[in-house]
Amino acid sequence: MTVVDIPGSKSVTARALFLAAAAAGTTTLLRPLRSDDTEGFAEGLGRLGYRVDREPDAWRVGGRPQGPAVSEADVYCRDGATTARFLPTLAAAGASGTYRFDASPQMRRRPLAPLTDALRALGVDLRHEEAEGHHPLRIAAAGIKGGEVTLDAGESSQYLTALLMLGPLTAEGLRITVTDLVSAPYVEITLAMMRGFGAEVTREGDTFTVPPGGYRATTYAVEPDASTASYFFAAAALSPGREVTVPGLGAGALQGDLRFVDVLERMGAQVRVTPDSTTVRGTGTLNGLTVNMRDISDTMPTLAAIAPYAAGPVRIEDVANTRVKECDRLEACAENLRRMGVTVATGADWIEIRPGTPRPTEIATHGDHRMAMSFAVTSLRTGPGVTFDDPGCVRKTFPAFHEAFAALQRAW
Ligand SMILES: O=C(O)C1=C[C@@H](OP(=O)(O)O)[C@@H](O)[C@H](O)C1
Ligand SMILES: C=C(OP(=O)(O)O)C(=O)O
Repeated sequence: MTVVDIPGSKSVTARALFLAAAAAGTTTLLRPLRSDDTEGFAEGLGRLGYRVDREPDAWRVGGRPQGPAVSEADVYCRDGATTARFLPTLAAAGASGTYRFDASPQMRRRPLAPLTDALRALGVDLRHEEAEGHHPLRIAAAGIKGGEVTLDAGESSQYLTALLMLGPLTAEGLRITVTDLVSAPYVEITLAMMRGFGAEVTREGDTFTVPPGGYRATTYAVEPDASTASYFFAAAALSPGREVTVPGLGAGALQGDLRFVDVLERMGAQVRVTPDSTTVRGTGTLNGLTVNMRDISDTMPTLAAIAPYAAGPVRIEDVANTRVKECDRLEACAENLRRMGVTVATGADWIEIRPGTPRPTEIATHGDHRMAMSFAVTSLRTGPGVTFDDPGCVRKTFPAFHEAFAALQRAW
């Protein structure tokens, strides 16, 4: 049995930082993710005047229910969409102040119009400085009364998460009606964590009601990142007789991406989920399948990268929004698989990969951590020669990924 320690969840760390900053009192985050995305989030909070003390395994956040401690700030959100979408929302709830947000070229290309339109509909003075619906943007905060808002979260659930977390910070609360929603399990993470910080949300069909009342500081243990774990689970599924156990991710895990192991099980891997761990064992059988990954699309590249080794075609459906992530992931997966000599077809929201024998190549990461981590898994079976044009892009969520993946291979 090979035990792999996976760093903390990006999604949980980002939400915990938001909720802690908005709460009354000081929150301690245990085992937060230390990576470019979450350090960028913490740094952004610092710019807004929140106190964040970072020790390796515990971050302490001084909450400010009244909002940012400074009246002006320039915040750089790097590549992180959680930072770029959640932090302006937090700042907008402040009592008064002018805040400017910008992001990397990659994040500037990614959309946020449904969220900024909703904030404007709630009365927030928000201006996009260059392209409408994209960073950079400027917010003049003056508190938010609250009320009803309609949201299309068919492109990103992060818009809904941002508004849900905003709800308790408004004077009268929010009623959010959602017309479409992708990545739904991420909203469950949000609701569970809001409860952990003392706020309640009720849901009736497509309408979420969030009363005012703020948040309470707490001590919050961050679970390991399930999307990161997918590379190690996929590695086991690809390797007959090999096994990977991830402690800290079990039956009660918050993250929907842990459901990736169900896909591996359908393909023929052995999966064991206990209350506090998950184990995947390669059996030598890897069947093709058709799978809808709308709920867990961060693991689409992981599946695409092992798909050529399946006995039949692998068709992944309903993943249109992977085209607006760090790169156009449907095309980037297809491009890299084709470079390896694999036959692939894509449509607006699907990809189909034929069985093949990938040959080593240089992977075009497009600055996307998931391209690098996914095709590292393919390299287990190609033989030496898989390289990456930008291996360091893994810093977004797992700076030590390459070392950890090499350690797994040595342990086997
Ligand atoms: O809320 C979150 O923490 C996330 C939601 C998902 O995004 P979308 O809702 O944009 O698909 C996911 O892909 C991203 O990595 C993290
Ligand atoms: C899409 C991702 O990140 P984000 O949207 O949080 O930038 C990801 O980590 O795969």
